[in-house]
Amino acid sequence: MSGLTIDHISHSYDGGKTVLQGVNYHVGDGEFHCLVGRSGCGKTSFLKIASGLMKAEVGHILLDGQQVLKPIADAGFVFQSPTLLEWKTVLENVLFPIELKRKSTLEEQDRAKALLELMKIEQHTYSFPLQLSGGQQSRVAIARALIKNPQYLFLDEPFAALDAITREELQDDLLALCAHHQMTVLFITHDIAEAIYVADHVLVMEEGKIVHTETIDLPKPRTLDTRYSSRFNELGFVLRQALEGVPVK
Ligand SMILES: Nc1ncnc2c1ncn2[C@@H]1O[C@H](COP(=O)(O)OP(=O)(O)OP(=O)(O)O)[C@@H](O)[C@H]1O
Repeated sequence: MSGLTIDHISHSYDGGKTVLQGVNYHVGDGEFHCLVGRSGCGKTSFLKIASGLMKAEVGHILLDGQQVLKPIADAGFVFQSPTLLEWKTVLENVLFPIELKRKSTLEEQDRAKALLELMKIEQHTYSFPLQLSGGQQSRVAIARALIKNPQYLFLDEPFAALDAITREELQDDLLALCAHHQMTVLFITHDIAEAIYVADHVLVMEEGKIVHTETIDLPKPRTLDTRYSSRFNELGFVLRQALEGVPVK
């Protein structure tokens, strides 16, 4: 089967409490999936295991039917903290995943500049991270995650520290990029509205189990009207109930 398959995953850290319990899930090629859940329910553990960054105690991850035994090579990662290197320029930060192994080519440097343009941060190409706002740093972190043109993108609360308007702008720009690159995305957030706005599918996790999945049938591209539509509110209500453990009809 193509795509990413999470097959009967269970996990505990150092023999402690079970943080993931028999999780099965499938992320199809080119789809955008969002994982929501309360703090500590196991979201980051799920993402680390699904991406091959961490090995599960029980179960397997399959990529196009092949077992994943190490971090997925064809993947980009974005975490809550942009973790840029302060002593490198924005351009050098974006090229860093390549420069770790070898010198970047002129073509790759042009690609980095094009990504900075797509992320609307090209005016800061030669700035240093500390000269940027939090939102601008997040834009650079996304460009860096995409420099190797990955098929998979894993994001763990990438916009959690940003104000509401900046966050919404970044959601739009991320969606445009994902559509442009046909990426398969797993995105973690605490924010139900964010999940509904960006995702094709939302999964709700509670105490290490997926307790609800919802297909987001909102038209694309998503716009400001989407955020104020009645369907958006209905989906928000359903997911809120699922998060609170109320049986969803
Ligand atoms: N490296 C670790 N060693 C031991 N326990 C851990 C480790 N990482 C996470 N845990 C525990 O596993 C559980 C799930 O943590 P995880 O970070 O996956 O949750 P989360 O839903 O992403 O939380 P948050 O929303 O607060 O980031 C928590 O009880 C946490 O304390």
